[in-house]
Amino acid sequence: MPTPTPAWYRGTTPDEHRGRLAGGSAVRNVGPVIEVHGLTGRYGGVSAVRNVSFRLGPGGLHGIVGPAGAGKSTMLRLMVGLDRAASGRCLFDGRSYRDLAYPLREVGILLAPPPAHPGRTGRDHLRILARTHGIPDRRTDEVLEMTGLADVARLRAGVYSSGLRQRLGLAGALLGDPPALLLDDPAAGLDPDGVAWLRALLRTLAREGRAVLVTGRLTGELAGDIDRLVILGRGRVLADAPAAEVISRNTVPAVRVRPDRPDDLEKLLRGHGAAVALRPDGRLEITGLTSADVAGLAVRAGILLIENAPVHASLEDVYLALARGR
Ligand SMILES: Nc1ncnc2c1ncn2[C@@H]1O[C@H](COP(=O)(O)OP(=O)(O)OP(=O)(O)O)[C@@H](O)[C@H]1O
Repeated sequence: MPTPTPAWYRGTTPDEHRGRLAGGSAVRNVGPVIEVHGLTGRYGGVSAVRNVSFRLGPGGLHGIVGPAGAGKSTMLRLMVGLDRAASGRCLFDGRSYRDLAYPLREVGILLAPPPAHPGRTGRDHLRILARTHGIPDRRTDEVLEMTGLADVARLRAGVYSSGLRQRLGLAGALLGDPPALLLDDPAAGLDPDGVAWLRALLRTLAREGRAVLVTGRLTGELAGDIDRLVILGRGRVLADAPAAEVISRNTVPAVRVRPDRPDDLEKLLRGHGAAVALRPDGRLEITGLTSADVAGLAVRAGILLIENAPVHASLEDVYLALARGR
């Protein structure tokens, strides 16, 4: 049976679409607009996700971050209907996941733990998945290459390490060459080389114009590349904006210095209205004065500054602070 062309291919045949995605330069934002409207998900009587709304895309690298138990995984499961929403909905270019005729070709998903029959080889697992969507075997070989699994493709998935299982899950998400990807903690189980590889892959996929939504640790390392960031805390949206904006809006500017006489500098700066914290390593962390103010006061008092640098909050600092209600 011929495979229909999803609306997102925007007037191209699947092969043309693939060629354009692979070429990278000509196409921007082929991914769908992802709209989440008032999603609520409950386990028993407890709401894991409460009335969450946001809009992403089209295309780009997006992150959902938050402390453990914030509702990130539940959010992704609700978005694709794997958990039943108590209310609300998620639309991919206006359609819910269950209404997609060929979901593998439209929204690739990775939700932990990646499922694979332990007695099947990685290659067979992907081939069986591919056949449900009329995807040719050569695409299976391509994604095995892309995910670094070509050498272990003929081993049973049951003997795969956690990192290999994670790569197999990613290969499954990529199989249909979808313009949207929802990846729950894709770095889980990967070693540092694997994480570096994954970061490069995600950047490439987003640069090709796909909508890539990731949750978990990796988003912290990727903060600079992320277009839009949704921060969840206890199932609610605490922030939803471009990553750089979320960080700058929720960070009090601070300066960190290492003086030769910390006690004297601390006293001096407090006298000028700054809030000063003396760290165990002898550095002072200062808010209320700029780096130049601190340098000027130190010079006039004959105090040597061995270091003087603005402090940049990490994404993790920001969402933990937001979740604590600061
Ligand atoms: N199957 C389940 N049954 C009951 N409660 C659940 C279930 N799955 C998740 N929860 C609860 O729902 C809340 C949100 O969990 P979820 O796994 O979505 O958070 P998360 O942000 O993905 O956390 P983590 O970063 O630890 O993976 C938590 O309080 C969790 O205990």
